[in-house]
Amino acid sequence: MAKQANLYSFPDTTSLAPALRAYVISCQEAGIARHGVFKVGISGGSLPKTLAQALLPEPSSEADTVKWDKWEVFFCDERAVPLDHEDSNYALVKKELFNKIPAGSPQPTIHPIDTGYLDDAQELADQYEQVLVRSFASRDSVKLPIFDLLLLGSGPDGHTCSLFPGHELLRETSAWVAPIEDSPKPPPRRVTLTLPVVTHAVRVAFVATGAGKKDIMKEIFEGDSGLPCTLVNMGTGERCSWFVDAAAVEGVSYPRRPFSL
Ligand SMILES: O=C1O[C@H](COP(=O)(O)O)[C@@H](O)[C@H](O)[C@H]1O
Repeated sequence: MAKQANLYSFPDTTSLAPALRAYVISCQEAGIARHGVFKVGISGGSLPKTLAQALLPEPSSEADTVKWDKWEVFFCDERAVPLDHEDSNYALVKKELFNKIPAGSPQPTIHPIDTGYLDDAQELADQYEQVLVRSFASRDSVKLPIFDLLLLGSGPDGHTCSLFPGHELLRETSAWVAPIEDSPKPPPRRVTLTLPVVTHAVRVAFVATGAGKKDIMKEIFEGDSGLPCTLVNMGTGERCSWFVDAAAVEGVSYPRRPFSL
């Protein structure tokens, strides 16, 4: 039987953060061993705050070090807004995480969208796909980019990236980055990594915290819901790990794993 997604549950975000850090660092080391850099996709929403809690503390050892200068950061999805707009995922991740890396420390390479194309979501998506093409080699030589890690969130409706339940984008098989003009969650115009790209990553980690996620977590883990998060679970199996707090999975009957690398 195919191996299933790992569900790691912690009493709260304070205890979740060190495990998430250890996991991200192990993906970082695997990426550096594979190709000299760590290619990671980051989401918006509630994730960046928890990520900052995990990654910003001083390292306790060499093996515990976040090697920011090896990080090539992409966005799992982005809203078609200027980079300093309150809806921008770039602005959010910058405010919560990157601005807090001490000045003088090694800094990551960050790949935001090209805001010259905000009026045309298709063009915005095509331009961002070209950013991936340049980083992951040409589309002719690689069918799909292989991220070392994608860090995802789950909306209370089961969406992830800007892949929404029942949306036609879930059937996209060819594009790496796709436009969406009718996102049910504002703002409506966005770009997103497509499902084949998400499920092709070496590792995928969801972070979901708080009681507001409880109902959708039941649907994602207990049924054959067809929700975007469930499709990622099915497409990645044991390459997928969920880092959740107890409130988010209260009453969810799915085996928890003790966290280990
Ligand atoms: O709109 C978005 O929502 C999801 C989930 O956000 P959360 O606040 O419920 O964790 C997020 O992962 C995505 O990047 C964002 O654009």
